[in-house]
Amino acid sequence: MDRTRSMRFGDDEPEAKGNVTVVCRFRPLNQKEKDMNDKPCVDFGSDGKTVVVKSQYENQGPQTFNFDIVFNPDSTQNSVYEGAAKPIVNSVLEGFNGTVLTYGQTSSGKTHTMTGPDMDDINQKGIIPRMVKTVFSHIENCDDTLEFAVKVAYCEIYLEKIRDLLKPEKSNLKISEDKARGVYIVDLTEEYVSNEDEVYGLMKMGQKNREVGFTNMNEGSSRSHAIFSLTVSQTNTRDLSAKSGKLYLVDLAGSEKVGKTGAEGKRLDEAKNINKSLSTLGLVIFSLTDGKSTHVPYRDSKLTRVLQDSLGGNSKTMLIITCSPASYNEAETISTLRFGIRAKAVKNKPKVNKEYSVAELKLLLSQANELINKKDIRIIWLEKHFTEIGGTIPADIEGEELKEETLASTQEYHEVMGILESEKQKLVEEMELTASLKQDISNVSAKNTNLMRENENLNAQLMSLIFTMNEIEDKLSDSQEECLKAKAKGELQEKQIKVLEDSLKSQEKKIEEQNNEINRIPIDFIPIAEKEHLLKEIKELKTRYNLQEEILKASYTKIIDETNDSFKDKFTEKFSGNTPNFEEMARFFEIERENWTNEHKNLLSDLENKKTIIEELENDKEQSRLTYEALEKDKVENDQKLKDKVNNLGKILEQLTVSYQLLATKYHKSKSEIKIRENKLLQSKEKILKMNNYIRKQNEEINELKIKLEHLDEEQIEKNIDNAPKASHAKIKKSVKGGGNNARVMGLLFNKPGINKQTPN
Ligand SMILES: Nc1ncnc2c1ncn2[C@@H]1O[C@H](COP(=O)(O)OP(=O)(O)OP(=O)(O)O)[C@@H](O)[C@H]1O
Repeated sequence: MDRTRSMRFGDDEPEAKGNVTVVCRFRPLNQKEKDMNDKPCVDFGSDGKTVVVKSQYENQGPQTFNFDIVFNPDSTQNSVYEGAAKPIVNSVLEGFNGTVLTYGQTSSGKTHTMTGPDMDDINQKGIIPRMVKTVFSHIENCDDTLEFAVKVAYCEIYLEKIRDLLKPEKSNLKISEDKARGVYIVDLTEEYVSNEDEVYGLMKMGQKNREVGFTNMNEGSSRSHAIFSLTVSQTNTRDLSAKSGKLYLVDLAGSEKVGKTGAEGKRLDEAKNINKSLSTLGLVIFSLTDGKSTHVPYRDSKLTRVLQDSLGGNSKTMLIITCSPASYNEAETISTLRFGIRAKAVKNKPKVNKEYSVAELKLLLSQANELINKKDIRIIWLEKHFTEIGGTIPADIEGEELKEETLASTQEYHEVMGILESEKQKLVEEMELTASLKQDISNVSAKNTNLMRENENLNAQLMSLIFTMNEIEDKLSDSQEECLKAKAKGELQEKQIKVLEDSLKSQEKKIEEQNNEINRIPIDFIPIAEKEHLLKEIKELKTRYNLQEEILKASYTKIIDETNDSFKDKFTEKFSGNTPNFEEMARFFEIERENWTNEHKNLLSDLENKKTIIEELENDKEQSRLTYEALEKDKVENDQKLKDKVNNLGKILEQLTVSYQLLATKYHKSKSEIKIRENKLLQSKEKILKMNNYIRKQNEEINELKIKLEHLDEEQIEKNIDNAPKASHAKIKKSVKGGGNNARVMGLLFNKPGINKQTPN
C-alpha cells in the first residue's frame, strides 16, 4: 500500500436527517507552541467544511477531513455560536431535546468554546451564555398566550461519580430511566430561573465547585466532564397545549497522553479515568455506527449512560470537536478528527415533546370524522355507479344465507369453544410447568445463596485464624526481644560483678601482703634511718592504699550509677555517711553477688520458661499454619466446587431460561390465538344477535301481514255487504335502515290508524 497517498474522510456520506451534526474548531497556536517554534500542520479548505492535515512524517500523506462546518483559528466565538449551537437552541424552543458536546485533546479549547474565558465579555463569552440569551430573548418576544418555565441544572462526572455542582454535598448521584423522562440523573438539583443573570449566577457558583487542575499542557485543565442542562417548558394558555425541550451542554474533560501532560499521582488517576470514559464514548459511537453491533455499551460509564438519549436517542445533537493546529499535537489532532468523522454517522430519533390540549384532541377527532364522512360519501357514490353498470353488491346478512351462516356460526362457535377449552387447558398446564420451573430456579438460587454464605463463613474463619496467627507472631517476637534484653543485661551484670570481684581480690591480696610485710619487721630493731625509710614507705603505702580505695570507690560509684537503682539504693543505704572498709564492702558485694547470682538464675529460668512459651507458640504457629493451609486447600476445593456448582446452576438457569422463553412465546402465541378466537366468537355472537333480530323482524312482518290479511278479509266482506266502492285511508311509508352508505329500501309498510303494532320480544 502506498502510505504517502492522500486520504479523505467524511465526504462520502450525504447529510442524513437525524444524524449527529459534527463541526470542528481549531484554536490558534498557544504561547508554549510558539516558544517551541512549532508550526501548524493543518490547511483549511475554502468551502469552510474541510481541513487537511499535512503530516510531519515522511511516509504519511496528507489527510482530508470533511465536517458540517470547520472553524479555523481566526473564527470568533459568535460565528461558532451562530453556526454550531444556535440551530440546536432553536430546536429546543420548538420542543425538541438538544445536546451540544465539546470533545478534544486537553487544552484544545473545549471550555473556551463552551463557556468562554469571560462570560460577561460580549465578544469572548462562549456558547452557554449565548444560548441563555437566545432563550430569554425568545421568551420576551413571544405572544403573551405562551407561558414559559426555565429550569437549570449543573453537574460534573469526576472519577465515575456524579456530583451536583449547585449542591456539591450531593456527590454520588444515580442515573435512572423512565418512559416520560428518558434517561435522567436522580435527585439532581433543578433551579427555576427567570432571567439571564440568574443563570449566570448559578453557572459561576457551579464553576467554583468544579474539579480543575494543573497539567503540563493546561494550567486550568478541567479534570471532570461538566454537564449543564436547561429545560424550557411552554404552555399555551389558550388551548392548554404544552411542549418542553431539554438542552444538554456537555464540556468533556480532555483526552490526553499522560507522558505529554506529566500526570502522576492524583492527576494520573484522573487521566486514566477520563481516558477510560472517553474510550467508552468511542465504543458507544462505534457500536452505533458499525452496523453489526447488537449491544451498545451505554452502561459501561456514567458519561455514556447520561448521554444515552443524546447518542442514538431522542435528541438533536451537535458535536464540536476542538483541535490544536500544532505539529507537536498531530497524532492527537488526527485521532480527534477521526472520532468526529465516526460520530457523524450516528443517527438520532428526535421528536417534539408535546402534550395535546383537549381542544387540540377535539380538533384531531373532528378531522378524523370529516375524513370518514368523505370516505362514506365516496363509497355511496361508487356503489351507485357499480350497480348502474350492472354490478351486484353482496348482501349484508339475508334470508337463507343468514340461516346457513348462523348455523355455520353456531357450529363454529362450538368448535371455537372446544379449541378454546383445550387451549385453556394447555395454558393451565404450561403455567403450572412455568410455576414449577420458577420454583426450581428459586430453589437453585437459594442453594446458590447458601453456598455463597458457606463460602463467606469459611472466609471469615480463615480471616480470624490469620488474625490470631498474626497476634501470636507479634507476642512471640515481643517475648523473644524481652528475653534477649534480659539475657544481655544478665551477662553484662555478671561481667561487672566478675570485674569487681577480681579487683576486690587483688586489693585484698595486696593489703594482706603489705600487712604481712609490716608485721614481719620488728620495729624496735630497725635502725632509725631505715625506720624512717620504712615509715615513709608505710606512709606511701597508706597513701597508695587510700588512692586505691578512692579508685575502688569511684569504680563502685560508677558501677552503681550504671547498675540498677535498687543496687544503688542498697549501697547508699548501707554505707551512707560512713566510708566503707574493704571487709564490709567485700561482704556487701558477696551478698550482692549472691543476690545477683540468684537473680541471674531466676532470669535464666525465666528465659527458659519464655523459651518454652516460645516453643509452644512456635508449635501453635505451626499448628495454625497447618490449619490455615488445610483451610486454604478446603477453600480452593470449595471454590472449585462452588464454581462448578455455579457453572452447573448457570447452565440449568440458561436451560430454564430457554424453556421459560419458549413457554413464554407459546403462552403469548396461545394468548393471541385465544384473542383471535375470542374475536371470532364475538363476531359469531354478533351474527347470532343480528340473526335473532332479523327473525324477530320477520315474525313482526308476518304478524303484520296476518293482521293485514284479516283486515283485507274484513274489508272484502264489508265491500261485499255495502257493494259500494270507497277511497282507501292507508298511508304509505318508506323505511330506510340506518348505516349511511348501507341504506336501502326494505319494503312497503302499511300503517293504518287504529291498529297497534306489537313488536315481538
Ligand atoms: N479559539 C481560541 N482562541 C483563543 N484562545 C483559545 C482558543 N481555544 C482555547 N484557547 C485558550 O487555550 C487555553 C486552553 O483552552 P481550554 O481550557 O478551553 O482547553 P480545554 O480543551 O477545555 O482543556 P482541558 O481539557 O484540559 O480542560 C485557554 O487559555 C484558552 O483561553
